[in-house]
Amino acid sequence: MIHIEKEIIKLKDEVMLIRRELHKIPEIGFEEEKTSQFIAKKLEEYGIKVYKNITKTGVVGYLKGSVGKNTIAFRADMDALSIKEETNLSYKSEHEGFMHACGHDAHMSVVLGLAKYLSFHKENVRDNIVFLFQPAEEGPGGAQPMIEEGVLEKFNIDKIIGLHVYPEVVQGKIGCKKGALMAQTGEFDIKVYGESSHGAIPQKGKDSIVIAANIISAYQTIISRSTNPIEGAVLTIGKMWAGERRNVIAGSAYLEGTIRTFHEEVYKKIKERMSAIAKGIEKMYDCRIEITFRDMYPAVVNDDELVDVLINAIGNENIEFIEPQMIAEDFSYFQRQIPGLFFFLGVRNEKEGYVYPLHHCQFNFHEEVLLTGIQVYVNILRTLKGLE
Ligand SMILES: CC(=O)N[C@@H](CCC[C@H](N)C(=O)O)C(=O)O
Repeated sequence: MIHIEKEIIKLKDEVMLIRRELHKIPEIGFEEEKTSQFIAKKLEEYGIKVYKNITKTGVVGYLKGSVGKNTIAFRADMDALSIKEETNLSYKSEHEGFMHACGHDAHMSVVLGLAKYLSFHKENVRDNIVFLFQPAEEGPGGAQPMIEEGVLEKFNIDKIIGLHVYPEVVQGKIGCKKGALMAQTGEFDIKVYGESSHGAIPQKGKDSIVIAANIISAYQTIISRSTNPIEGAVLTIGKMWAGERRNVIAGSAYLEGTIRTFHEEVYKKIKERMSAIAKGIEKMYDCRIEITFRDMYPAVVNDDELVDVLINAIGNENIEFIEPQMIAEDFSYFQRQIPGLFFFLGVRNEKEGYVYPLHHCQFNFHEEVLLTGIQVYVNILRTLKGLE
């Protein structure tokens, strides 16, 4: 068990309240206006210097350390998902159709809790601390534009640390590993151009629904038969829509999906196979299929020394050394520039029913985990000698 110190336990009500306020106002990437204002107000309340409108809705809080030689950033993502919340929580989303189903409300609350804690212990803070609130993690990605805008240079950041609540790891434990922790990701959109007709006269049309169904089935063989099973990959079509009426042959169909891998060659192979299969299906059905690929985030790769810092900070017994996960994170862009540590804050709690996966419309967690998150950050800072 990670020991939570009294000073952090005292933050419980405040951090819980913050989390609930944020949970009520989920906003999607680069539209985090209310979220951004809320964060800035809190940081100001804690006496921390605030920089607003960084990469549109991003916010940075800056606390100068007494030594000030090193600068450590703690990053929280701010955006929510276009998912309709199906919980009965009293602090349920007030933005119909949007939900903090990926726990970014937790990530922001932990970093704000840390800010409050450090504001009480200013005289003990040796390193400069950056509280980095990043928009649009779920897409199109806020980390890369923040880097391009010069956030790392402006605040002289030399290490970056982030976490993600994770129901695959049990509550009270931290999931982490050296090297690759999370996958490389890419998105794709597929448009099928068939031809509409009366539902009773199919021979006059080209049924886009049948064509889309063929694409979906044929794609199932890409991972199972064209990639090395040891290397691991995922191809998911998560959204499709087509057709207007039950008695009309659908003139077009649209599919959207995601690719996950850990190796660039596997990623390329999957895209090649997708294009080749689509070409074959075009011929088969005498139709047109358009695929747009968007390469998204590189893999999250942890700095080995920072993982050792985490181990020293909380002890081996509190860490679940997990396999690389197929979820993705644009935290990886920061790690390409400076040493970075990313870890999972376990939230799985069968007894209390916190079992839903990320992105589920009933996803939730026990708010005690927020204190664990703050404590882990504080321990890391102490281990790094950034805090006395
Ligand atoms: C932690 C998490 O769930 N991250 C997302 C990131 C999505 C990036 C982008 N929209 C994509 O799908 O490539 C995830 O889906 O893993």
